[in-house]
Amino acid sequence: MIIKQPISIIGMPIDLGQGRRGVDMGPSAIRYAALQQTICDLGYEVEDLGDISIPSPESLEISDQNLKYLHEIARVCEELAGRVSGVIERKRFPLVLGGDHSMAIGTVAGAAKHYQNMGLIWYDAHGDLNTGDTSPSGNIHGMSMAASLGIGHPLLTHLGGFAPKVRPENVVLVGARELDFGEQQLIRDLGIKVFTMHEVDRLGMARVMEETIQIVSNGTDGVHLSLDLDGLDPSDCPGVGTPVPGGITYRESHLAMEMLADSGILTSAEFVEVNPILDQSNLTAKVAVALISSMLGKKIL
Ligand SMILES: NC(=[NH2+])NCCC[C@H](N)C(=O)O
Ligand SMILES: [Mn+2]
Ligand SMILES: [Mn+2]
Repeated sequence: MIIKQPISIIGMPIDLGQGRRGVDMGPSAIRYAALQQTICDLGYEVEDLGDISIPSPESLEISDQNLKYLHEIARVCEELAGRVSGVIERKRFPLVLGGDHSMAIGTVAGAAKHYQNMGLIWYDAHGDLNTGDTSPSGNIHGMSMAASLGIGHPLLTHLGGFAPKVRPENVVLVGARELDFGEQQLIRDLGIKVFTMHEVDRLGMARVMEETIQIVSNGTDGVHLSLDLDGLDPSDCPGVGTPVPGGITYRESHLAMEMLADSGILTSAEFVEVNPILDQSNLTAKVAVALISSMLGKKIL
């Protein structure tokens, strides 16, 4: 079974959640890698709703070094949440392109409005489980999963007027290999299921995804995929702002997306952290499009 709904693409060209310029061009790069035609060729009806408008960092001042661009990020994520929610109301599948991972606060908020018990797959080298108090950088892209769990600054946790968006038992982190001290603590305290690279190596991606699908679909009424391209190895995806060696391979990632397609559980997805300025010949955006195809049911044979 694959997703049968028509698809709505939304671009979120945000770079306020981290310190390296260029990730605001991620949505363009993914579109340039023939996203819409590729989805269309798979037999889907697809529309592109364009981009959310984001102020550039040059026009802004950082008022809190522990939560950089907090107010601006909350405002644009609120707008994204509304857009995502509107797509779901129209019985379509939201496919959001980023943009740094702070945007997930908006995407998850918009989707969670429709699902009381939403499952969440966080495919990432990082946990994004920091708060303003634990973050080593003050970058909000490292706080978006925590915010979705209701942990952190109220402007982020209560985006859309409710919190939390997801419960710890319905969340799985896949591909982790760089977790800050505070994040490790939080994972233990909340009992969040994490398949680090150790488990990916030891169990294999097939087993990791079988268990992931089981956990996020158990008792839930929707499942969101938040895929940070830095979850993949930097040799496959060099165009990311916070690369970490020893990542998930291109092949393993296709398998993961194919298994998600077969499961039919996904109700929304986002592909984030594509930074064309750091990329080689748009490789990372092309990988994003290839993975989106597999997620939407593309098969080799
Ligand atoms: N979405 C990401 N790429 N996050 C990277 C976060 C890096 C680090 N843990 C931080 O909080 O700053
Ligand atoms: Mn990451
Ligand atoms: Mn991330």
